[in-house]
Amino acid sequence: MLFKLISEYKGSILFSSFLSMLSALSGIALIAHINDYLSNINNGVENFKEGLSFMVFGVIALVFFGVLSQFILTKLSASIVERLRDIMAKRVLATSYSNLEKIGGHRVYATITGDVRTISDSLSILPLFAYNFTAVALCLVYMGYSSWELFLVVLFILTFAVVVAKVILNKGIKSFEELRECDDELFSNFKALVEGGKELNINTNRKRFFYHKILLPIAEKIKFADVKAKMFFVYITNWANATLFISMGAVVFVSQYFFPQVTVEMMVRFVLIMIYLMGPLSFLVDSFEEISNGIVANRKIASLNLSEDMAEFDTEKSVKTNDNWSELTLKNITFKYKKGESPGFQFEVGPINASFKRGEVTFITGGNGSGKSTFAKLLTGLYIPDNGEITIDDSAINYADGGESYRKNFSTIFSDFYVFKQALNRDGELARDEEVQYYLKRLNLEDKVSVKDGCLSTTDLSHGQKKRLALVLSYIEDSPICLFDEWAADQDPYFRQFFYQELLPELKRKGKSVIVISHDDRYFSLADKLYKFESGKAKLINVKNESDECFEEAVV
Ligand SMILES: Nc1ncnc2c1ncn2[C@@H]1O[C@H](COP(=O)(O)OP(=O)(O)OP(=O)(O)O)[C@@H](O)[C@H]1O
Repeated sequence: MLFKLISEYKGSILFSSFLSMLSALSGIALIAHINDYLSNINNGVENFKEGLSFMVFGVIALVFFGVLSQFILTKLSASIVERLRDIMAKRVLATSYSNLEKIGGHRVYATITGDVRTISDSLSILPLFAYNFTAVALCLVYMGYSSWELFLVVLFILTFAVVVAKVILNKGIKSFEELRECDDELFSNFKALVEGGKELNINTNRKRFFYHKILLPIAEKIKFADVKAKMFFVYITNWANATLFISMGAVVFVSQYFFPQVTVEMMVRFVLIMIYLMGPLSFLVDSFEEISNGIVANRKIASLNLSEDMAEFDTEKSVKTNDNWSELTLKNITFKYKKGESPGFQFEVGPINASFKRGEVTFITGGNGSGKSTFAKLLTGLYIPDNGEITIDDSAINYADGGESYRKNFSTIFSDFYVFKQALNRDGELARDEEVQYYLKRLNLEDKVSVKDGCLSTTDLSHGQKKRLALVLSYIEDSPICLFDEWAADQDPYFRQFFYQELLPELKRKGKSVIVISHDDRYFSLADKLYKFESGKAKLINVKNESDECFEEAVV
């Protein structure tokens, strides 16, 4: 992905490389000029005024072309980083929920924060890298032009040096890959550190265990992996230094033996060029670490297999909901969790046959782990069924758009819900403040949360209040189908009653299809339909009998 992105800017890269070349040429011309001037002094011929003005123009050209080319490349690398962030955000947004779940939140988070930053760091050295690379290449050309004999000596040593450096570099990249894997492990434990903050604070033994037996070992592992990876780059830097001195030595000592015709002046010229080369070459070699990190980060992003289908972001137009429907039907739907990282039993749902009508309230119940939430994810299009068909009035869902137009018909509050601060209406625009205010008041949140230009002042509330806030947003979304997964489970008696006896009938009157996952058997009689889940299979229950039975059980 990164290389494709860089290739999109090849025009600017070529132009700035050309400017870098002019700057490097100025540097070489200055060296040649100094060299010639010294020879002239030696021969008793000197032209001070001309020599000085050449120096002044040479330095101005060196700085001017250098700054210009690096300015273009700096702007370019910032644009590439911006595009990379944009692409990453789109790719995560375009990836299906089931794939994101498989990849794991901590991995996605580590990538969009860590890997994108690493790539951005490697790209930030691109301008100087291009500049120094051009300088080295031109110096080599100049060497070849000056004396092919000495150039052959240098080329032989450089070729050998590059082969050795490549072997070390490959080992370094491999070590960085191992280090990056350790980072994922660390991120996953940091997630536990933050999310399990309460449990760790209360239980001192767990806190100490977590620190000593989990965090410290992984930190230690990372330390060793880090040193191992970085040492390869230390070897390369030292090898590059040694190579330069070996080349200088070879130019002075070896060439005298093999090429006695080469003059001392030419040798001095080569030594001068190589001293000039020290700066650019050290920069290139020092950049290898940064570039290798970038390569590893780029490979890591590729390995996540995030969606590449970003066409939907080409338009800002909102997706319309379908209001002209009467029945949603599931026919022989089956779904099995795929083997993830944790081996063992893979839970299976189905085959399920069910239907949901407009203006109907359907309850879904069943024991813990019986498959209710899995079914809810299948019904809402978050999971794609392995077999069977979901139809709306006889037309089957088309998953060609990833199920987006189907999912848009739902407004959901899952048990692990998230509340965004922006209240969006059914057209995907910020809602009117009066409307939000009305529902905040109805759900007794008006003292806690205010709204301005469709944005909520806070979402830092108690769990039950946050669920009520999620309900406010759901009201405003005004979708044709509402799915609430155990919404009332942690509400006080007043709001529990409000939910079942006020909200559900109201949504029903509005013609919504309401699907409620619930264990509140005393309210089952309010349902038009009740499905009971057991080991992934759904059974349609006679509402009256079931609620009577449950109520009796509750009374006993
Ligand atoms: N992401 C997942 N990957 C693999 N298996 C899963 C995953 N999520 C749930 N399961 C398995 O699916 C089964 C059903 O889980 P599900 O969440 O659908 O149950 P549920 O009926 O909603 O339970 P509860 O009433 O406790 O919320 C569980 O036994 C669980 O092991």
